[in-house]
Amino acid sequence: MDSSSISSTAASFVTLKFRCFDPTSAYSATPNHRRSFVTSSRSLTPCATNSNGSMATSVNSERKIITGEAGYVLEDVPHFSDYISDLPTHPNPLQDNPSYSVVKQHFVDVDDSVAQNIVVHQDSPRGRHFRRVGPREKVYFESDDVHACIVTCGGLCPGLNTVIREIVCGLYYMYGVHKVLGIEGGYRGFYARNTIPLTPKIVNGIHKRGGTILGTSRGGHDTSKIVDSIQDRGINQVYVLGGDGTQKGASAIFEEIRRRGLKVAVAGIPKTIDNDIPIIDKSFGFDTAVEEAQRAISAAHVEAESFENGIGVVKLMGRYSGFIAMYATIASRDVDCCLIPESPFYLEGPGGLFEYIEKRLKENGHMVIVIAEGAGQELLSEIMHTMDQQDASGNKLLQDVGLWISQKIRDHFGKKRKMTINLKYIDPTYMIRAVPSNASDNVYCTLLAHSAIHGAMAGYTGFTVGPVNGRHAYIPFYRITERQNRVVITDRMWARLLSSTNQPSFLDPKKISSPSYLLFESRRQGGFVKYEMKSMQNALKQLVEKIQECGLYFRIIRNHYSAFPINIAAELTISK
Ligand SMILES: Nc1ncnc2c1ncn2[C@@H]1O[C@H](COP(=O)(O)OP(=O)(O)OP(=O)(O)O)[C@@H](O)[C@H]1O
Ligand SMILES: O=P(O)(O)OC[C@H]1O[C@](O)(CO)[C@@H](O)[C@@H]1O
Ligand SMILES: [Mg+2]
Repeated sequence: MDSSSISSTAASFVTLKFRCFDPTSAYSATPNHRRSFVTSSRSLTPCATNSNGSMATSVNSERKIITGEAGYVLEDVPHFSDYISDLPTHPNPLQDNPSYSVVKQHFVDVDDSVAQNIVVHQDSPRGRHFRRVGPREKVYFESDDVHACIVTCGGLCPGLNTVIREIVCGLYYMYGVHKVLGIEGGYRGFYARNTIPLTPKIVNGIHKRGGTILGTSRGGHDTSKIVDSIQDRGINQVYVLGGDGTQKGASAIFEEIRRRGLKVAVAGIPKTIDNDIPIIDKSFGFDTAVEEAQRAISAAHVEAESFENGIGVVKLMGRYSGFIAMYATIASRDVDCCLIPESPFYLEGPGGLFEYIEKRLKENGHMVIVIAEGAGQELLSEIMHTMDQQDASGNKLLQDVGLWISQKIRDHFGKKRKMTINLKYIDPTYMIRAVPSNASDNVYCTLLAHSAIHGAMAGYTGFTVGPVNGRHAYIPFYRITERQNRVVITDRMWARLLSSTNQPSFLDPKKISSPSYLLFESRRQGGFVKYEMKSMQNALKQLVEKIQECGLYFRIIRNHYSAFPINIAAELTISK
């Protein structure tokens, strides 16, 4: 259940204020769409809305929502023209670029958008869309005036250097931009470190290396110092590579830039091997990480099958999202059990992990367990009574679940069951994210970089780029930062994994006996949308909070969730 989508939808339909929008071309509102724009404390140039008047448009100070017929919703990204009036535009130099002269349609249609939901029923509303990426006919910068910078923040990820390379080369070769600065050491580099001039020559072979040539860091995000530095250096395009924390930081930078009325584009490129960024199909480096994880799993398998009752335990990254573990397991087929943060498990008793291990060892003589670093943390903290520790960005520091579970297994079989086991624990976590990106990630990184460049040149700002159902789109920051992408254990992919490993579901037998979902509907434009609620109690609590916060109308139409407490059910009905 995407509870956050509900809150944002609610927040989007608050105040109504319109003005005409024509950022990149001689474009005018079509009869089917009415444009609505960011309202800010700055004065807006008033102009006419379309005469048709058949569509409703809603907007609040944060979001640009455009609605059309049959429930069409475009969640647009900010543009310079939202807060700076009378900016000159220039013809896009790409049209004179010999390499791109083969392209039949030089520029993407400004009305093109990418649908978030592509599986639809015959009569379902057209739903949410994002602006399609690509070069626009008019640009808001002359090549010589562009002064771009690139910064990388958060943990490492395969492909960072490729994106850096492609931003530098893309700006240079597509738009004739020669001034690109690398900011060293993450956000704090804006005000505390040196910068590196980046040219195609300097970045030429960097995609063959892991890591980031710019260095990275956690913490140190000081919005006003960063924007001061951007202003002082005369930077007018900021490319920010990083995960959810970084995108939040980029959003704060954008807001401050807009508040100061600066013509500076802020473009985010999502980075995380955890694949925990929502909306986009997957993040760059994820494929490479999954591929690299195969090597560790294979080693664990070789070790395990060579010894009596051999057990290979492999820990993979994934703080809150177990995608690497899940995909690596499905790809490998050597894994007997995969444990991820989204799927709680227990050790002792019927249906528990120890019982399953014993069964597998009896059947097969060996087994491989893959565990994501964020799995079972609730078990560890209960036992270890650990203090909450955080990294410099405020992310919770996790206990080493791989070591913990290995010890637990040794103790159980050695001391309690008096069984000889040979357990080998492999922790390849940093090896997996420090490698250079593979071929497919390299191509993906190139597309991301180019999409970001086209957007910034066209005057868009405050956006993240990424593929949505295979087509790249400009996504507003708030969509990327409001929730994390997590494995849905009631989806078919997790079922595929369970059927490949044959591991138990670790669900409490009492809860398995009845279906665990709640079906309800929310009133949105163009009709009712059904959401299937399949997650557990804390997700429901959050949902209730969001609903109350937004004052949305909700009606439960069916409650199949046996463990669903009555008082929450009551709150849900009250909230209308
Ligand atoms: N809410 C926030 N507002 C502003 N800046 C933030 C916020 N959260 C994180 N940042 C900044 O973003 C940078 C990176 O954040 P973080 O360390 O959480 O990594 P991340 O981008 O989420 O990547 P990873 O996938 O490695 O976790 C840090 O410099 C941090 O200070
Ligand atoms: O040890 P570091 O550099 O803080 O990074 C570890 C974290 O980074 C991530 O790889 C995300 O980038 C997480 O999976 C992991 O918990
Ligand atoms: Mg993060």
